[in-house]
Amino acid sequence: MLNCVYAGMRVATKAQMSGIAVQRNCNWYRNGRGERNYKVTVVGAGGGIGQPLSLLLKQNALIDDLTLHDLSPTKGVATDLSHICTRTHVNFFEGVKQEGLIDSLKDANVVVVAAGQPRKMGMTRDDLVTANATIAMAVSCAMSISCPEAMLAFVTNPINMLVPIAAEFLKARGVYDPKRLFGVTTLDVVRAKTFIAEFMSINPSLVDIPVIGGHSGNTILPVFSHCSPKFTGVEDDVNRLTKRIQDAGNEVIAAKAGAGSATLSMAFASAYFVNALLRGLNNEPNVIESAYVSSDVTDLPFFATPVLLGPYGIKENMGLPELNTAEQAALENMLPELGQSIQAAIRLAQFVLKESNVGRAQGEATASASSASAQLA
Ligand SMILES: NC(=O)c1ccc[n+]([C@@H]2O[C@H](COP(=O)([O-])OP(=O)(O)OC[C@H]3O[C@@H](n4cnc5c(N)ncnc54)[C@H](O)[C@@H]3O)[C@@H](O)[C@H]2O)c1
Ligand SMILES: O=C(O)C[C@H](O)C(=O)O
Repeated sequence: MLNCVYAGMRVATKAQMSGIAVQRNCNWYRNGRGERNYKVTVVGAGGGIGQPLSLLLKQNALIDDLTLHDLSPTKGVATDLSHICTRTHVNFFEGVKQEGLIDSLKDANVVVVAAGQPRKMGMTRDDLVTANATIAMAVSCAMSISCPEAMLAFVTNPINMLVPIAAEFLKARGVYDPKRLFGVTTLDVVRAKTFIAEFMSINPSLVDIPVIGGHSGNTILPVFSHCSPKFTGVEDDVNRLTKRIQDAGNEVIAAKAGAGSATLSMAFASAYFVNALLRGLNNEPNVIESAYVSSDVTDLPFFATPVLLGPYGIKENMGLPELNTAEQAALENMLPELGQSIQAAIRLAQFVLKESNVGRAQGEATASASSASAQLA
């Protein structure tokens, strides 16, 4: 049971990116004999993503403590998972009180946030900021008390805005480390691999492609000129597949017809990304994944590129791959939109921080987070 390896991840290939051999994020369910053990807390563990994500993490041999947190009851999910015969212990916290969140995060190595509202048809991801910003604020406050050195990975939308908001709150709490804060864009990479593999009639696990920018519409830029193996389509195919990758979230929302947005594919993608963080913590070499992070590769303060992961988070930002003319134009086209989202997020965070006691109240994240929520209400 412990040795079962997800079939699609078995095949290891080598790709060259900036001189570093990309080692695939493979064998993620392997037996962890002799490896370190980590605590991972899933915030929003009762949700459409949270439950299957927790199921996948229960099978990760690097995790010995899987802690679930949600506003809604998590006891049932935790009890159910706890019957699975892997050695990972499952703990749970539930309810609206910030103390529960603080306790759930105690000494976590990785915190993955999948809490909050999903989009409905016709909404943009940025439309979710009013509903979901307080979650980023509350988690950042709680982390500053419970696990200031943890890796913090946001699944919750809008990724383009919540990561800058969390950065402002972590700064205000005096615990910001840009190397440990991530927006999870893995689903864009997963989709790119899948659609390209379908087009080229090959196994998706053979495909490598950097996806840069952010996580919404045309801020999602798959860099086809760096696809490995070389993409065999013509320009029209690149344009059509790029559009499909950018609009794939809408494709799922339409297909689910009112029952939410992507959950299962995102659970896969976020479990894969959490495993990459754990492999980095475990000091494995050449763990490289795309993520939306603090960045100086463009003029924007946050941008998704492939990053090399290590025991302290980001070891190295692999930077922008060399772009062809069309990709360069697409990059320039996205920057104003992404920049506006980031600036709006920073303004919102700074407004709430100014009106609340988050920065001043040392050790009082309960009051801080409630006061932040009150400012947004
Ligand atoms: N990054 C990506 O690629 C990606 C992909 C898919 C979905 N998402 C986003 O993930 C988020 C979750 O989506 P979902 O489909 O699982 O939604 P869902 O409604 O099924 O689940 C959300 C869960 O969060 C819980 N929750 C809400 N507020 C909370 C809080 N303050 N603290 C703890 N728990 C809280 C809810 O009780 C619920 O169980 C959405 O914002 C969605 O847009 C991101
Ligand atoms: O589309 C959404 O709102 C959810 C997610 O960001 C996705 O890309 O599927």
